[in-house]
Amino acid sequence: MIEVKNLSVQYPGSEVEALTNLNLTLNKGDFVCVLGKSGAGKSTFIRCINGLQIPTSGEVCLDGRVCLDPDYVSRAKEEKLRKVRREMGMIFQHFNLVPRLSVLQNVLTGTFGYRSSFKNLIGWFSQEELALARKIIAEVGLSEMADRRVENLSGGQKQRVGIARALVQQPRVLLGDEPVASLDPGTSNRIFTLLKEMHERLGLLTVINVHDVDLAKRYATRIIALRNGEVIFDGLPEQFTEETYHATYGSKSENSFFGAGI
Ligand SMILES: Nc1ncnc2c1ncn2[C@@H]1O[C@H](COP(=O)(O)OP(=O)(O)OP(=O)(O)O)[C@@H](O)[C@H]1O
Repeated sequence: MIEVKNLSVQYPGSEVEALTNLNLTLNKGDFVCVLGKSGAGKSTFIRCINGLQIPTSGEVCLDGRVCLDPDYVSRAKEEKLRKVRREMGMIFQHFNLVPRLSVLQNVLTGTFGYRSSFKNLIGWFSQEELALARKIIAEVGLSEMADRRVENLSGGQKQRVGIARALVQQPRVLLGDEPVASLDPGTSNRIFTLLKEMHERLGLLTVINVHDVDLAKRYATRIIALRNGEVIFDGLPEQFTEETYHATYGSKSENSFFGAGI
């Protein structure tokens, strides 16, 4: 579904590469957690998948149809990039919601990629769009709160709005850049349970950056670990051992999940 070929990124002014020669195939049905120390390249990797970051060399191909490579932006019209992005729902650490708008209004912004700029400007939505948004709000457990302003919600509820906004796009790929980093452990688990449920129900490819190895081992079907911009592990959660942890983070794990059979 997504082919990452010889992908490298070097930011302007930086002497080292943020990503070095990544080669990966990401398949429909994979629930991938990307692990790595701060600065390992996790966000850069996610941003390359949805075209927010254009590689210095190499490419990211979606179904072999569209390949994001260093020349893509100059070759493609902005419209083409919009088409790629709307197949990819994205959720963020800090939710990226509009605080004074309601849950429903925030979720509806997820449909913007499909609509004319004029309709977006005047904020007109069809009955179908409203019905879809309300259905997804119910699926993430917020039907009672659809008309409440987002600024009055808890962090976990805000992330549910973020997930609903991504899903209303009807994406094939769901991307998450540290989506639970601002949430407590119980809420993080509930958000991952919801993500996994949606992933399975909708038959998505899901790729999520996470700092919490325990969550990755519990929920991922595949773990990719980056170190200094290179893939140092790509395998099943149970294959991510204490040694791999050490190679990824450069220190011993203080947690007990390796012995707990998770
Ligand atoms: N816009 C930028 N300009 C210059 N360098 C950048 C930029 N964004 C990231 N970097 C550098 O690229 C490398 C990878 O950063 P990236 O944000 O992808 O890592 P990360 O694993 O997501 O880190 P974190 O867990 O802290 O979010 C780091 O060395 C970082 O300093």
